[in-house]
Amino acid sequence: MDSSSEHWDPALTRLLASLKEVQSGGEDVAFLSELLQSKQLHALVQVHNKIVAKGKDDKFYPLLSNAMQVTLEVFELLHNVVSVSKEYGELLSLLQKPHFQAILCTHDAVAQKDYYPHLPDIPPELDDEEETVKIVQLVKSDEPLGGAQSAEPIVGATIKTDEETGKIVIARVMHGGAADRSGLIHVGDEVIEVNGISVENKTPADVLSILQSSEGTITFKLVPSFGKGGSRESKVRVRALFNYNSSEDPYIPCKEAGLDFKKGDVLHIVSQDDAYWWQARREGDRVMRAGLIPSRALQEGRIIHERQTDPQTLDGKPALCSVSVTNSDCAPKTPCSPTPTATALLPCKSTPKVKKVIYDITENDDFDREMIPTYEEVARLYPRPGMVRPIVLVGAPGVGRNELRRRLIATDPEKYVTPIPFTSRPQKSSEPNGKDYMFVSREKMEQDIADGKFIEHGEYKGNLYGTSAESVETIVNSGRVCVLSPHWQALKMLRTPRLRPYIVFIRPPTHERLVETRTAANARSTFDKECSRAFTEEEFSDIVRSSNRINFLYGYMFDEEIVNDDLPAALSQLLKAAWRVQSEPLWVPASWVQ
Ligand SMILES: Nc1ncnc2c1ncn2[C@@H]1O[C@H](COP(=O)(O)OP(=O)(O)OP(=O)(O)O)[C@@H](O)[C@H]1O
Repeated sequence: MDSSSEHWDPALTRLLASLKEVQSGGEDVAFLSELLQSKQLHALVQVHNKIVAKGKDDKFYPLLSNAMQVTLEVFELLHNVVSVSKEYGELLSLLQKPHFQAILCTHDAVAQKDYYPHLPDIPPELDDEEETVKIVQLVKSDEPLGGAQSAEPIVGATIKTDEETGKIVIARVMHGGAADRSGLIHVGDEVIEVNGISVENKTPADVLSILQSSEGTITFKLVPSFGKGGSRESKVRVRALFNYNSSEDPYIPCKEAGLDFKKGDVLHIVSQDDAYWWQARREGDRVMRAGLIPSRALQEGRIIHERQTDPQTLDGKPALCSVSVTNSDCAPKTPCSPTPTATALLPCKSTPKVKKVIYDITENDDFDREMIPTYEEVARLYPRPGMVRPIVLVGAPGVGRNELRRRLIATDPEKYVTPIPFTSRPQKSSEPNGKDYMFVSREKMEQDIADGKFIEHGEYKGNLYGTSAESVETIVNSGRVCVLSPHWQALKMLRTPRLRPYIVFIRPPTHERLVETRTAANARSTFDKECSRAFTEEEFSDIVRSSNRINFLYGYMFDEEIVNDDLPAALSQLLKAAWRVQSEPLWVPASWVQ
């Protein structure tokens, strides 16, 4: 080496030094030695080191790793609107420029850390005679490498004893961890030595103690497994429909490798290779290393087992399951609603004789129990100018959905609109058709209901009332924001790829705050036919109870929750949600965007 070799990468220098110790010499060693001293390799290593060093700096953390994919989605949107304005056309041609696309591809490669070396697969036929080994050096870090019984964070991989051979093998490589980033360690690789110490006849715990006592760089001698590794990240995103705390999970193979999440979190599933333990990252998290989460199959099995052994876990409150049809809350609000245009089907417990229930509550409940909330595959839906998703406010009867809907509309009546309900009741001479109601014959309405044209419907005093899907679509297509506050049982009919609703769950505050706020505001009970009195203590309890039940049955559908405690605060959160729906890409069921 010449004098400039002083500034050479220390790892290259060490490699060169150990190469000189190789006695056999020969052409291969001479070639390797020459390669290790070449200026080109040195320059490449320096670039690599710079990227790695910068990568560690939080300031340079990529906001997304799929810029090219986003660009393709933008293409799609622009294609539909290029004729609308010159600017759209200009943007489209800019995005199509090869140089621009090359920059984005490079950006994504760096964001996905695609610059780490990947060893080419070793051809299996070369292995027939002698065993091929690979030497891998990794810097000890705070990432997990553990066996089943112990899990000391070390290099981002877990090890186990192979049941058949009794040898120590790599059990799992955590996506984004040091082992994965090296591209050199794969699942199934057999560990022969760690830091020069043979692991033959050793347990995973023995290996861990070797690792724990080592400082700095760790050298593995491995027999590679074939046909594995090198797979690129999957693009699957799911919304978690349950809370997960790995420290409380007795079955997770490596607790430190677990990824905790809350119901509603969007997770990027980076590997589903293992039938029971997926690897995932929380979307938007800055930590690149993936963590272990229970697979869908595992979680489903757990929930079924839980339900079989403890039926109360169906909703935690068995008393709530027994909603009776005669005591149902399906009569229309119209007579006691402060706004005659309200389509909500409301509780009027005091009017049993007028009820004919169209929603079959019992049947719906049974159906919902079959839903096992694990993960829902989601994709981003980008806002489309002039086509805003309907905002749907659901919640327990009496919680304040209609009050919030009215207040939202009052902020901008030109923009926020609620559909005019249909009814089969006779039109009064003072009522123009299409003002408060759309009047239709009973036959026509029954036929339309049978054809699935209504998103909600009910019968009150022998007349049908309902909201048609078409009236919602008309508002959406007119560029305004459709706001609905339907009965909660309408949710399943509403949550379709056609309507793509943004569902906001209006939750009551604590019982105490519910009584305090409603009493202070002189709130009128919606359980009373005339809405002429205050809520009773029992009604307040009913609101809290049925809210818990709705959340249990339909929680997986909610995009957002608003606690209706202080009314102005709840409205302000609703306005922010409405703004997000109009302006931000949001996660929706993946089937809605295909
Ligand atoms: N945060 C709040 N603080 C005080 N009063 C409230 C609040 N939210 C709603 N109210 C009052 O509670 C009463 C019931 O509200 P609202 O009519 O909106 O209920 P709802 O959820 O639409 O019920 P239903 O589904 O039975 O019609 C109204 O008098 C309303 O003004």
